[in-house]
Amino acid sequence: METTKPGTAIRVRGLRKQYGAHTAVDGIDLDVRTGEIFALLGPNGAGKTTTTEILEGQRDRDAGEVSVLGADPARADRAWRARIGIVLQESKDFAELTVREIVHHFALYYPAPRDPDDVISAVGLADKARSRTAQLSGGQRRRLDVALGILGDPELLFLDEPTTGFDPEVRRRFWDLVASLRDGGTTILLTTHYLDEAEHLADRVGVLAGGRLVDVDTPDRLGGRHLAPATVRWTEGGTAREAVTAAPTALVAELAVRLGGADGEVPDLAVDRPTLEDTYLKLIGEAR
Ligand SMILES: Nc1ncnc2c1ncn2[C@@H]1O[C@H](COP(=O)(O)OP(=O)(O)OP(=O)(O)O)[C@@H](O)[C@H]1O
Repeated sequence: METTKPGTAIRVRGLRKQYGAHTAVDGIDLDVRTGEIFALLGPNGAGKTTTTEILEGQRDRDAGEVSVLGADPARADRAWRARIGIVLQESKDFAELTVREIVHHFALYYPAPRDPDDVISAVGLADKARSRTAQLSGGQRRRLDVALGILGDPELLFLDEPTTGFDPEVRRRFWDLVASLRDGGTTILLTTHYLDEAEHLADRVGVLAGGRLVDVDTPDRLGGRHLAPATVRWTEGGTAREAVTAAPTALVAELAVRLGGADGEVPDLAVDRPTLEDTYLKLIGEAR
């Protein structure tokens, strides 16, 4: 086995997982670099949860090499577990306890936890610290999950669909929190169905489809997106016009000369490139 390079938080080669006759993970190679936010995208059933659970040491694999923070998660010990943080899809249930009681209690499990009250503030729950969890909204419960995930000051944080049910403002604040964790040196593996979330947060994204990793790249280069032609739209002589071109700047310059009015504006001008969602849908369509 090759050794894990410095700067590699997660290294996976030839990972496979069967559930009976069904192949959920079909030979994945993946490297997540230390200090990056890596988003794993893919349709329902693509194998994201199975893969992350194997990386977290919560599920056995059938084949392949896996190194997470330099150890094999299938054989990792308590000291290794203290170096990772996990935020699962499902909230834990502590209805009778207050936010403060829960966070202070869980801090006892870690050798070098963050200050519990600081963590409560960081996830924006300071004004709910004395509320029982049964009284929290869905988004607030999710933030409590995140608080518990980051409490141990993990080197590597797994976030499984962290912002499901968040309102747009809370989602933005949560993104700021995740970005600040990365800026503080935490490596983050994020699974999400929100393409805008991946685009905003991720340094790199991987697209899983049918248990295979079909592409890995930065959000702006995924699937050759940066090379894709642009669609230029404008109105000419009262008619809507459209052209697909690899050189939109030249076309816009020509339109400006030909059609620009007194103010130099081309009527109804728009230049569109494929969005991350367009590219993602194309990639998973091709993988079928
Ligand atoms: N415990 C299990 N037993 C049998 N099949 C399973 C089990 N867990 C997952 N699967 C199957 O393996 C495949 C991959 O599932 P997985 O949960 O990893 O997908 P996912 O990408 O996380 O999906 P989602 O976006 O819905 O969370 C699916 O076809 C699923 O039905």
